[in-house]
Amino acid sequence: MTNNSFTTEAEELGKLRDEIDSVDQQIQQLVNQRAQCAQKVADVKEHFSKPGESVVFYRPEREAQVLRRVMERNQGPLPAEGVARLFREIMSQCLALEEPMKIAYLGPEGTFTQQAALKHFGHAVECQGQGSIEDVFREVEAGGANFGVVPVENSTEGVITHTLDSFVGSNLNICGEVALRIHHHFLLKEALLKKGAVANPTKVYSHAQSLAQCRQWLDANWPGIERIAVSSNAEAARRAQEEEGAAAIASEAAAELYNLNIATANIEDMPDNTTRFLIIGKQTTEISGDDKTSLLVASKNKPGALYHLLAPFHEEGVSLTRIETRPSKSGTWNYIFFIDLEGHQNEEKVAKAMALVQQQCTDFKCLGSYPKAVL
Ligand SMILES: O=C(O)C(=O)C[C@]1(C(=O)O)C=C[C@@H](O)C=C1
Repeated sequence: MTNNSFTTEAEELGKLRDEIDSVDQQIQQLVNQRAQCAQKVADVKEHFSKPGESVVFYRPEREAQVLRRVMERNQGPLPAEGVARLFREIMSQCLALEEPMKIAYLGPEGTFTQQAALKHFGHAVECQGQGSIEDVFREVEAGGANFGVVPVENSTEGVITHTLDSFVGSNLNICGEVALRIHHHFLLKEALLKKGAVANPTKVYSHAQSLAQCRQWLDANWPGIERIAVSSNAEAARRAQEEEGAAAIASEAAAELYNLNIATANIEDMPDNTTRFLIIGKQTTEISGDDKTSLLVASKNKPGALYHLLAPFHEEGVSLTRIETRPSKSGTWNYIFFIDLEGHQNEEKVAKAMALVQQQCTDFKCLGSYPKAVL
C-alpha cells in the first residue's frame, strides 16, 4: 500500500509506536482499575457471607454475561472471539486476586482436558492433573481443588460413560461446560522421521477415543501398524518419546511437552471433531440468561416409561438437547437417563417440568444448571 503523505519509514513507525505505547499505558491502568474493583467485590462477598459458610468468589453466570457482552459490543477490527479471549484472561487474573483457584483435571499434563480447563478458567489458575476421572471427582469432593474438569462427550465417538457414571454416587454439581475443537496429530521422534521408510513405526499409542476418532486415517495411511490404547494422549506421547519404533496420536501441546514432531497434522476423520467437557464443583450457579440444566433420572423398566418421563418437558415447552441411557448398577434404578435441557432450574417452566418429572420416576437428581459455553 502506498500513501503519498508518508515521510520516512522510521518517522511513520515512530509516531504509530508512540500512539501504541500511550494506548498500552491506558489499557494497563484500566485493567488494574478493574482488578481493584474485583478486590472490592471480594470484600463485599466476604462481608455478606454467612458465618461458617465458605465465600463463593467464582461466579460462572457473571463471567458468561461479561464474555457475551464483550462479543456483542465488539466492533473490530479484532474478531469478537479473540477479544473475548483477552477478557477471559483479564477475568482470570481478577479472580486470582480474589481467590487463588486450584483446578483438578484429567491429566497428565498436555491432555485436551487441561486445554479445556485453561480455555474455561484462563491461565491464572493452578491446574492439577489427576490419573482418572474418578480421581478428579474425589479431589474436588475432598476440597483439594476448587473445581474439576472432565470430558463428557465427543462429536464423533459419543458419550464418555465414566464421567456419567461418576455422577451417580457424587454430590458435586455441574457449574459449566466447555467445547473444544479436537485436532489429532501423528507424532514421531525426530530420529524416526529422518530414517524415513526403513524405520517406520511399528506401533502407535493413543487414548482409545482418539484411536477411534482417527480410525479411517490410520486404515488408509498405516494399515499394518499396531494400535495400542493407553490412559491418555499425553501418556501416548511420553511412550513415543521413550520407546523405539513407537508413534503417538496426540495434541500439539503433548507434542511440545514430549519433544515430538508432527509428522502429519489434523488426522481426525471428522473435520468438526469436538469434545465437550464439564466443570464440576460444590457450588450452585445462578441464572445467566442462556443456560442449560443436566438431570439424572431413574425409572423402572416398564412399557412407555421414557415417554411418560419426557412428556412434562414437551407440555411445558422445555427443549431437550441430549438424552443418554445407562444401565443401573443397583437393583433399585433399572434405567438411568442423563438429560440435558435448555434453561435454568430456577426458571418457572423448567422448575414446573422438573417437579412433574420427579413424580414419575424412582430417583431424580438435578446435576446443576449452568451457562452455555461462550467461547
Ligand atoms: O462480579 C464478580 O462477582 C467478580 O468477582 C468479578 C469477576 C470479574 O473479574 O469480572 C471475577 C470473578 C468472578 O468469577 C466473576 C467476575
